[in-house]
Amino acid sequence: MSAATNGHVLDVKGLSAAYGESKVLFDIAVAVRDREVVGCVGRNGAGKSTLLKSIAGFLRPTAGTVVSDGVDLVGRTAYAIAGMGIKYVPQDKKVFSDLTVRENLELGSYASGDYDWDPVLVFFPKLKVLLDRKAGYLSGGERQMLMIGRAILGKPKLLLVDEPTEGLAPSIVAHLKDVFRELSKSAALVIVEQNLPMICAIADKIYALNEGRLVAELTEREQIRPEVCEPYL
Ligand SMILES: Nc1ncnc2c1ncn2[C@@H]1O[C@H](COP(=O)(O)OP(=O)(O)OP(=O)(O)O)[C@@H](O)[C@H]1O
Repeated sequence: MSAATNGHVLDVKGLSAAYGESKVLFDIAVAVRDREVVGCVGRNGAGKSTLLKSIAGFLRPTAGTVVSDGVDLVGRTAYAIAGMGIKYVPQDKKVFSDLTVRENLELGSYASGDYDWDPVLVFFPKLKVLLDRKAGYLSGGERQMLMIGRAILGKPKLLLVDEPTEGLAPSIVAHLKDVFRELSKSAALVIVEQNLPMICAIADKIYALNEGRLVAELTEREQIRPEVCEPYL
């Protein structure tokens, strides 16, 4: 392990971000180790999605560094960052409705070059049955499977997932929880999540944001509990 990486697949320091004149994130520090599951919680508008967008290259930070394996990602395109194995699953579950599930999945692999169908179809056997269906016909749960499947097809080292369980049935939430646990054997995950029982069951660490600032970092097992996180929502 080199001194430059510090064992961190992601090391965010002094990160600030804004939409035009409107400042949204202030001096954020986040560290994620290889194969660690990191939760991010906070009220609506706290800046959680903005944090993921700033890491993934969809919004250029106004200050700070976002280092992955010794490389600063600030200023790199979202496409280049995806190509480095950092995959972002946005909250909006947007798919290409007129393309098939297979075509949607293949689009996710373009930035990576190298891809592996096996984990996708093992984690989401339902997608196998749906491969030739147009993505516009999928249910909310199936869309989320497609979004995550698309991200893991390219064998990521870090997955950034924004509110994956929002609006989904409990059985699908339970399935996603198992998938994230299994995925963490080969990749690190940062998951923005309001479902506290779900995120506390799988996270090694939880960050809480409030009004664009980091207000808590929970690292001990006994702290990573819904009742401890609840005040941050
Ligand atoms: N594209 C945008 N342009 C301007 N302001 C934005 C934009 N996106 C988000 N914001 C504002 O930035 C702040 C943080 O939003 P963000 O979506 O990051 O919060 P969040 O914690 O993810 O909230 P939620 O849980 O509601 O998704 C909010 O005040 C929001 O209104």
